[in-house]
Amino acid sequence: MKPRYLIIIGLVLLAIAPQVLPTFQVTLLNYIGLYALVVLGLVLLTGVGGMTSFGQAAFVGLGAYSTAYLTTTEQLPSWLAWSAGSPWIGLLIGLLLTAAVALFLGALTLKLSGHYLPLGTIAWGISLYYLFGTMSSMGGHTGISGLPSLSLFGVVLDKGEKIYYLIWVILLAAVWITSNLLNSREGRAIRALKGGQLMAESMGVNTFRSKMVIFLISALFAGISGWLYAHTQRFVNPTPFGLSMGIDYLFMALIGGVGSVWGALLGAGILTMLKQWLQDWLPLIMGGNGQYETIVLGLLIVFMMQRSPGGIWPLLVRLAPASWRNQNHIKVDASAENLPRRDLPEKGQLVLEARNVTRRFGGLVANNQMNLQLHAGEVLALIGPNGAGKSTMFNQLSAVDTPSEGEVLFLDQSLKGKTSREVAHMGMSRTFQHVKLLTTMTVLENVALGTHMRGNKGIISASLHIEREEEQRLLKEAQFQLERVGLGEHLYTEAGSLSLGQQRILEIARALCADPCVLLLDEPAAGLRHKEKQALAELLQKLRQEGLAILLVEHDMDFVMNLADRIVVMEFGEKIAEGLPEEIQSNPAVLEAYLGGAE
Ligand SMILES: Nc1ncnc2c1ncn2[C@@H]1O[C@H](COP(=O)(O)OP(=O)(O)OP(=O)(O)O)[C@@H](O)[C@H]1O
Repeated sequence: MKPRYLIIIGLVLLAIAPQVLPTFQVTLLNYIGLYALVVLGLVLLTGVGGMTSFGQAAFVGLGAYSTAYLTTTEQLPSWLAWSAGSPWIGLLIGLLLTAAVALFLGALTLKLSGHYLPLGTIAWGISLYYLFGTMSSMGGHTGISGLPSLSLFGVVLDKGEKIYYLIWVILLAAVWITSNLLNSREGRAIRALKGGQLMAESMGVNTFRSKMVIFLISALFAGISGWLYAHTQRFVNPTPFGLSMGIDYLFMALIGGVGSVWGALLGAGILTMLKQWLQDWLPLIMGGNGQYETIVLGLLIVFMMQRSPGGIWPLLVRLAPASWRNQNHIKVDASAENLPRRDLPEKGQLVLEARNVTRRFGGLVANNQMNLQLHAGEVLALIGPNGAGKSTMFNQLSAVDTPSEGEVLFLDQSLKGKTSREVAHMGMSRTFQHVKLLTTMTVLENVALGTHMRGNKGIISASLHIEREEEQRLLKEAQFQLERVGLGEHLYTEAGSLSLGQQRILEIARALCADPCVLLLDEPAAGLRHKEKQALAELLQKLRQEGLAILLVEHDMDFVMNLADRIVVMEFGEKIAEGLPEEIQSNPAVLEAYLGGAE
């Protein structure tokens, strides 16, 4: 059976559920749907983006309280009088308010790293919870009652069996939107946030913007859930929007599988049902009215985190036939148009220059008055013994770091104050000494991240799946570069399962996808077998022929001597020699540095 049929069976079951299940079970399904919508946002934010939030319940509260107030107050502000307390206007205003608060809180907290971000989310979760309870116009801790039922196309959704359909249609639409988004250019940038931010920035991704986007989407999902909740219950008070509910949402995400959209539904379903069963059965078994379910649930969650930290969804996926797992592999359309290419500077033109670059780390001078020049159509190698200062120089040239003195000029522009993202946009691309890949993504997706700057379709077209034409062009470019470097057979392999040498080659394909005029390679031959090195040398020669300027830091002398046009040698942070390979090979200062004086 194909997964498509499984989805159809699931949809049919969902459609008939309210007709065949008792009201109580339908109410449970409604709660599962409402919770799953919030958890879906957490999958995006925490599972994919790597940002843990305990504060999602507060956004649910914003959505719920906005509509509760607007649909029940007798003193609507005059500019809103026309809305006559419509719940749909309540939704709109609630979402606008949620978006405004999310943007404000995001701007304040998303730059925080490590444990400061989760702590920040706890702080705002608590603040908003007490705000709801303190404002007398919001009914204080008693809350607001008497909310109207929603009506849609003349049907009043005043029963659980009726609002059920609205809740699940909205949830499934949110799942569709989220899946579309994740399988797009913007989605690749979002998926790079967890562990690959430095790499993503050097591929031209604005990582702060990507963080803001998922923070906003997750807050809006929570806000919609709050709106639905308010009109399902027709009553709101602060209790369901406190920190403890925020923690429950996180548990749902962790149980279901925080890294996958379907994990959100699974987690919300399992935790809600389990809580219900435990509440029903434990008092009968244990006697008395203690909150046994909380204790047992806590223990179960600890046990589960031990046995399956990725949640239950990945376990189910592992049980599924291999052919199902490959269903998501987007095929590359060979007829897609090629992306336009940048005009390369004329061969021989100076493209990158370090002028008297000095970099100090406290008392240590890692680069001292370094000068070097790189021209279009040239391979320049930067060599030197361990600790000579090559990587530091590489970082100054790629704008990852800023010189203490001196400056770097790229295409006649000073890189002072520029970020690695801006430099990437100007036409510089790079690889990393310690490979930086998104190991669970396919080789094709990893390399397609390099094309990020060459597309411009945004979040909305990605969410609605209407950017396919551009996406195909980007993927075609990624496939072309992969075939060019000899990895064409591995398009759909998980990047983490490639050998180290292949991973380095993958990084070169990714860098080439950015259509650079300058390529900086940090130890590209490390870990490569003899044949792979030969193939890499041939590729770099071809690129040089095309007019690219290539700077490489490399320890493999045979590789460097056979490939480089010129070589700069460093020792103790300073340039000790510069020249043609044959000059460098017989330079006494170089021999002294490498062999300690032996000749
Ligand atoms: N962020 C930093 N803070 C303090 N010292 C640093 C920093 N980065 C590099 N150094 C020091 O600067 C010197 C040059 O280091 P660098 O990594 O640039 O050398 P390298 O030539 O790339 O060495 P290798 O070939 O081993 O990678 C070393 O002494 C190193 O300890």
